[in-house]
Amino acid sequence: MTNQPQHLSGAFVATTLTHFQQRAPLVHCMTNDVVQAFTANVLLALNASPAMVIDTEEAAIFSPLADALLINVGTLTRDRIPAMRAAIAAARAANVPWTLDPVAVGTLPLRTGFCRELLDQQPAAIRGNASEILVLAGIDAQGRGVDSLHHSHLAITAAKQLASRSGAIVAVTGETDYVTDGERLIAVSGGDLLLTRVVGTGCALSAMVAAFCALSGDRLMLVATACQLMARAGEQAAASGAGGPGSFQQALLDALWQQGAEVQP
Ligand SMILES: Nc1ncnc2c1ncn2[C@@H]1O[C@H](COP(=O)(O)OP(=O)(O)O)[C@@H](O)[C@H]1O
Ligand SMILES: Cc1ncsc1CCOP(=O)(O)O
Ligand SMILES: [Mg+2]
Repeated sequence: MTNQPQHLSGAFVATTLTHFQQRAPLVHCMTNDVVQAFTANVLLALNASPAMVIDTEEAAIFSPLADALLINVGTLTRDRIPAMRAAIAAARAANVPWTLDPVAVGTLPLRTGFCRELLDQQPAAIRGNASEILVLAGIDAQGRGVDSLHHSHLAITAAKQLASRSGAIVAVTGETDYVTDGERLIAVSGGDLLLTRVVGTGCALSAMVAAFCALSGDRLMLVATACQLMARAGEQAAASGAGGPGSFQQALLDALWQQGAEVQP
């Protein structure tokens, strides 16, 4: 086990993005009510295809047809659980990778119990902020609603434990993102504070993580690539003169689009 985090090369990110845009993954998103349109727009900006299918019967039909599945518990209700379970079961039976975003896991019993249950369902990836990853790893830590109260570097050990236990690639995000398979560790720095002032950047990043899991290759590197692209787009959006969250959100979509401008259809 290496203690020093690795970094992705720019060349790897560029090549992976080209493959991604050629593949144009169809992503089945079962996500929260706050971030639906933003998540879809983020995926579209990268040339992926989002589809928000939430009925239990339809979700079980659709997840095997998709290239990836996202489960985000941000506005979980009791009624939505059977549909998510059905989508995951059907995805697994069809070898479609699924990704968990455990929004605000911790104090709230419904989502906390459900997320813990899902750890046994072989997620391909888990993406959360530091408080969420600490909680999922079984550490007594709480966030503040959907926001983290912890720095990401304090959750590296927890992320590794969670990855080893679940088999998932775990991305714990924050000022620096850390991505691990339980042994290897990649650090992704950069981004911009404005990423935390627009709702849904974490959720949309989880959708990107899900989508990148549709590619073949080293999944640790693929998940880190998703994090790197969001960080880079955040930097470029801020540098483009965005005066605050409103213009930043628009600039972020444009910057994601421009990451792979040369291969856009
Ligand atoms: N202090 C920060 N500086 C720069 N980027 C950040 C900072 N905090 C979070 N980010 C970025 O914001 C995005 C969302 O991450 P995060 O805020 O951790 O998730 P969530 O919205 O689920 O709490 C990620 O791309 C992450 O790298
Ligand atoms: C505000 C809010 N409340 C329930 S889900 C949600 C969105 C959280 O988005 P993110 O985790 O990307 O900040
Ligand atoms: Mg979140």
